[in-house]
Parts: sequence; C-alpha cells; structure tokens
Amino acid sequence: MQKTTQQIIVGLGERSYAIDIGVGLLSRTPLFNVLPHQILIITNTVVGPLYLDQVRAQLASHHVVVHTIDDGESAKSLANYGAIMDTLIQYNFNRDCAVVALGGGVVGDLAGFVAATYQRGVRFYQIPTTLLAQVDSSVGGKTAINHPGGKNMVGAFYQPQGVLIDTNCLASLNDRDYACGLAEVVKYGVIADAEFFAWLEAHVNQLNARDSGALTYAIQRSCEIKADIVAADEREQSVRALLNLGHTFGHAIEAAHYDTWKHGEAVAAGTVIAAKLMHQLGELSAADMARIEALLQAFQLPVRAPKMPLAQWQAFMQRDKKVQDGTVRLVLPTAIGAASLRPMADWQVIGQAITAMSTTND
Ligand SMILES: NC(=O)c1ccc[n+]([C@@H]2O[C@H](COP(=O)([O-])OP(=O)(O)OC[C@H]3O[C@@H](n4cnc5c(N)ncnc54)[C@H](O)[C@@H]3O)[C@@H](O)[C@H]2O)c1
Ligand SMILES: O=C(O)C(=O)C[C@@H](O)[C@H](O)[C@H](O)COP(=O)(O)O
Ligand SMILES: [Zn+2]
Repeated sequence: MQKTTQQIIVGLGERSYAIDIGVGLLSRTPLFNVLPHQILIITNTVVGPLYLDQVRAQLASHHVVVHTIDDGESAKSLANYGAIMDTLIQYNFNRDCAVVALGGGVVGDLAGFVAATYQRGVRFYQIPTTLLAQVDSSVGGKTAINHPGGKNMVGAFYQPQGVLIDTNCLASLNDRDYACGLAEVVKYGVIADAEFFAWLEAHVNQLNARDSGALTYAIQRSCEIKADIVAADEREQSVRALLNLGHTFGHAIEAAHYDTWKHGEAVAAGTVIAAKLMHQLGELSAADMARIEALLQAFQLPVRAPKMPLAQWQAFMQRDKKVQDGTVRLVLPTAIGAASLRPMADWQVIGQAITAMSTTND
C-alpha cells in the first residue's frame, strides 16, 4: 500500500531539499508554510488559469505578484528573462523574496534562471505541473534559457529549496505532453535501473491509462534515481552526464524544429539513435535495442528522427555542453540499466546511426 504523500531528499549538504509527492498537494501543502512574504509566481497562459487560484489561496497573507509568459518552448527566451527582471524591479522585490515556478519544464527552467541571477540569487521553489517536469526538470538545479544556436545555451546550476509535486495536475495534461514525460522516465530505466525498466514494460497499460498508483510509483522512482545522481555529481563532472541520454541528438532535433518537436519526443528519437549506434559498435545487443525502441513506442513516442542534413546535426551537436576539446561525447547504453559517456570523433559512424534511425519521408 502506497502512502498518500512521499518525500524524497536531494542530499546536497546545506543545500539539501525535499521533493514532496502526493495527490492534491496544491491545496494541502507542506511547501507554502516556509515561503517568505514577497513571492513572484511565474506561470504561463495555459497553467495559470488551471492552477493559480489553488496556489494563491494558500498564500492569502503574502505579497504575491504573478508574471505570466506565453506557452511553448520559445518562451524560454532572453526576452522573457528580461521582462521578468523588469517585473521584479518594478515591484521592488528584495533579496529575501522567493520565485515560484508553476508550470512545466519551460516555466521551471526560465524561473530557475531568474532566481539564480536576480540580485545574485534568491530563493526558488518548483511546482511542476507536467509529467516531464515532475520526473526530471524540477529536480537537480539545471536552469536555462535557449538561444537560436542551441538549447539551454545560457543558464546556471541553481538548486530549488523545495519541489512540490501534485499528481492531480496531470489530469489536465494532453496525451502528447504526457508521453513526453514518459520519455524521461524510460531514460532512468535505461541508464540506471534494469528492474525499473522491466517494471515499466509490465505497466505500459496502467501508465498509458494514467493509473494513479502506477504513475505515483513511476514519478517516485524517477525522482529517487535523479536525486541520487545529482547528489553524487551536482555539476555534471561525471555520472550526471548519463541523464543526457538521447539529448545530444534530441537537442539537435529540437533546435532545428522547435515548432514541431517537443523535448520528450526529441529525447525518445535521440535515445533510439544512441541505442542503434551502440548496437552498430557491437556493444548493445539486438534484444536490448529492440526493448528500448518497443517501450518508447508503446508510450506513443516517436522512434525515428526527422530527416536533416548531417552537417546540420553536426553543427548543433558540436555545441553540446558535453563537448570536450572539440570532440562530441555521447551517452550510450551498454545494456538495459547501464550507460557510459564516450568521446566519438568518427562522424561517419555517428551519421550511419542517425540515417538508420531517421524517417525517409520528412
Ligand atoms: N532542467 C532540467 O533538468 C530539464 C530536464 C528535462 C527537460 N527540461 C526542459 O523542460 C522543457 C520541457 O518541459 P515540458 O515537457 O514540461 O514542456 P512545457 O513546459 O512546454 O509543458 C508542456 C505543455 O503542457 C502545458 N501544461 C503544463 N502543465 C499542464 C497541466 N497540468 N495541464 C495541462 N497543460 C499543462 C504547457 O503549457 C505546455 O503547453 C524543455 O525546455 C526542456 O529543455 C529541463
Ligand atoms: O538534469 C540533468 O542533468 C539532465 O541532463 C536532464 C535532462 O533531461 C534535461 O533535458 C537537461 O536540461 C539537459 O541539459 P543540458 O545540459 O544538456 O542542456
Ligand atoms: Zn531532458
């Protein structure tokens, strides 16, 4: 029997924080008791109308300002960053204020970067409302905005002081964005936990039906895996890079197709390319490659990348943050539950995997 509220600690010494996970937490919140008087809530035009009233009701005695951004990946922009800074200054926010992100990964990444830099850093809290944000982006302190030249090119490592996950929020999420979250869930199984991967395979129907028990377990296990990795390597000097499985390819797809490809979809297609590459090198079995592709497909995720010239892939991939001495480093699965970070200088080999896993008619 699962408890109605779970708590996972991200252990980072004096910067440790709790992830609270539960049904209906927005209206019975552990987090709101600790917020300071001045609060900036950052949300967007979709999430605000759905959940802002519930959050505001908990904050009746606080001075709350709301900044609402447009929907979509293009909102993770320098222009919105500047506009939010204008709001903070216009309302005379002090260093003892808090920034609260209410939304998906876009809102969370942007709000986190605002919090990291306003007056050199103010308190930051995450209330993630997409599955992707609940299992991944709200945890671990990667904050960023995009640049036309690449994803997350400007940002900071800046941990939140708390993460509040209300699984009720997922009821209003559309199927496409729900599937995007599952792409990052599958990632945890591939890189770190074969048992969890097998559990996901066995619970495809429950997860596709958003069964509350299955979903809560998937969120909890994902957060546990991410919390452990972040605690071991906060600034991506080693093991944290594994959380980038599929992302070097995925970010290239996103950067070239912000309007049509969502992050989780691009990560799914990128993960299949990574698996294919490893299979080509004889280091991932055909059976494991097939299981990865089948699970992503079972969650309604794309498993083929859009057709793009190799030069375009290369241009974006060379800007990946894991590039070292000019050489791309890729996270590559060696088995279900294990992956490693490899320098890969041979673009012919990379190109072969990309071509094999790209659509023929896009
Ligand atoms: N910082 C990190 O560690 C990290 C990890 C993974 C992804 N990311 C970033 O996160 C972003 C993707 O996040 P995302 O998938 O949440 O996208 P998103 O924030 O764009 O949200 C997806 C869609 O769902 C809507 N939405 C949000 N909550 C909703 C709800 N409860 N009900 C109905 N609609 C809702 C949003 O308005 C949006 O249209 C990308 O920018 C990616 O780079 C960051
Ligand atoms: O937390 C991490 O570390 C991750 O890499 C999580 C990823 O899912 C996420 O998309 C992250 O924003 C990618 O970061 P980047 O450093 O490749 O921009
Ligand atoms: Zn991601």
